Amino acid sequence: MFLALDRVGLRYPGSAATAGAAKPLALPSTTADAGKSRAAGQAVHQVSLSLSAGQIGVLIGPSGCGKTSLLRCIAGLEQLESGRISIAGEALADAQTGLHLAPEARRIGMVFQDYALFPHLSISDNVGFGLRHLARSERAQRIQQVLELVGLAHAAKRAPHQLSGGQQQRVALARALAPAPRLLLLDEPFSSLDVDLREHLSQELRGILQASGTTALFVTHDQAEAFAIGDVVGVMHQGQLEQWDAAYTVYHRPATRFVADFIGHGVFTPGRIVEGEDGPLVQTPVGQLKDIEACALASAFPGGRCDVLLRADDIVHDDLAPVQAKIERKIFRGADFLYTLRLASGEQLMAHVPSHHDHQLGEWIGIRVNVDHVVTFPAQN
Ligand SMILES: Nc1ncnc2c1ncn2[C@@H]1O[C@H](COP(=O)(O)OP(=O)(O)OP(=O)(O)O)[C@@H](O)[C@H]1O
Repeated sequence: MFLALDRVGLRYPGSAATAGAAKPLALPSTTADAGKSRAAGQAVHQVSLSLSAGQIGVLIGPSGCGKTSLLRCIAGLEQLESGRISIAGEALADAQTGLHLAPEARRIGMVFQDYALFPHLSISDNVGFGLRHLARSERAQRIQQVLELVGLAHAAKRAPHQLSGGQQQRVALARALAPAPRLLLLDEPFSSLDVDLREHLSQELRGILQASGTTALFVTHDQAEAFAIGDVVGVMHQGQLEQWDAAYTVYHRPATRFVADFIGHGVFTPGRIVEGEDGPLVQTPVGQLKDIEACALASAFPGGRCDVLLRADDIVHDDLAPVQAKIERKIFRGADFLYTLRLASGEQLMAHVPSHHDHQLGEWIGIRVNVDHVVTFPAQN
C-alpha cells in the first residue's frame, strides 16, 4: 500500500477527559456503536486506512468528527498519540518510536478551503513559489505544465484578483501539484464556492489528479462530492473511521448504523428475519424482502428481530401497489420529490418520486419496495 495509517490516534494538548465529546447523534447508538465510542478527549481514535498509489480517498463525516485533525496528522502538523503513518513503506510518524518527520520533509501537498494565494504575485509566481530550488528554465516549464493541467495556462501573467473564485482554487491546486508531492491533502477546497461550480470542479479535480497520477486524500461534508471524487470513501464519526470502502459499498452495504443513517436518505423500519422456502427472508411493514444474500442469519438477532434500512430509492411509488402510505412532507428536488410517508401501521418511510407525480400533502399513494441490498441491524427497541 502507498499510504498506510495504522491505528492513528491524536489528542490535542490540554484536552480534558470530556473535551471533544460526542455531538448528539441523529439516532441513538446501537450496541455495536456503543462499544466503540470515542476515547475521552481524543480527536482521532485508532484510525487505520490505506490508499494505493494514484488512488483518491475521500473522508466524510459530521462537523467535529476529526477529518481535519486526521489530515493534520498526515501532514505532520500534529504529533501522534498512537499509531503509525507511512508512505511507500517509509515511516513518517510512529508514536511508539517517537518518530515525527517535519511537515516539509514529508513531500505532501495541501489545498485548503481558503486558497490563500499571494495577492501581489502573478499566477505564475504563485504556482512557482515552492519551486525556487529549480533552475529558471526548469521552473518555468513546470509552472507551464501544471497550469496547463488545470486549464489556466492563458492566465499565467494575471494577478489572483483578476480570476474568479473557481479559477483561484485551480491555481491553488496547481501550486500544490507543482513540486510533485507524493500525496495531496485537500480539506474542503470547494466549500466556499457555489454549488454549480463545486460540481464542475469536483469532476475536473478527479481528472486532474488522475492525469498527474497523484495520490490524494480529500475531506468534504458533501456526499455527492465524495461519491464523485473518491475511489475509496471513508465515513468518520467521533474520531473514528466507521467504514473505508468503495462508494458503492458504503451506500449499499453500510458497515454500521451510523454510516447507514449518515449516507443517503432513509429510515430504519422494524423487520423480522424468518426462514422461507428458499432461504431466509425479511418481513417488513411494506412486504417481504427476499434478496438477502448478505443479510445476517435469523439466529444473529434474538427472535430474528431487526431494523431494516429502507432508503428513499428503495421505495417505489406505484398506483397499483396494495400498500398505501400518506404523504406527510415533500421536498421538491428538481428531477424528483423526496416524500416522507407514513404507513397506516405508523411506520415512517421516505421515497424519491419523479417530480411529475406531484401529489398533495395528506394524500395516500401506493408504494412497493424494490430493494437490491437488504441491510439489517440489531433492533433498537
Ligand atoms: N487545535 C485544537 N485544539 C483542541 N481541540 C481541537 C483543535 N482542533 C480541533 N479540535 C477538536 O477536535 C475534534 C475534531 O475536530 P476537526 O476539526 O478535526 O473535525 P472536522 O471533522 O474536520 O470538523 P469540520 O467538518 O467542522 O471541519 C473536535 O472536537 C474539535 O473541537
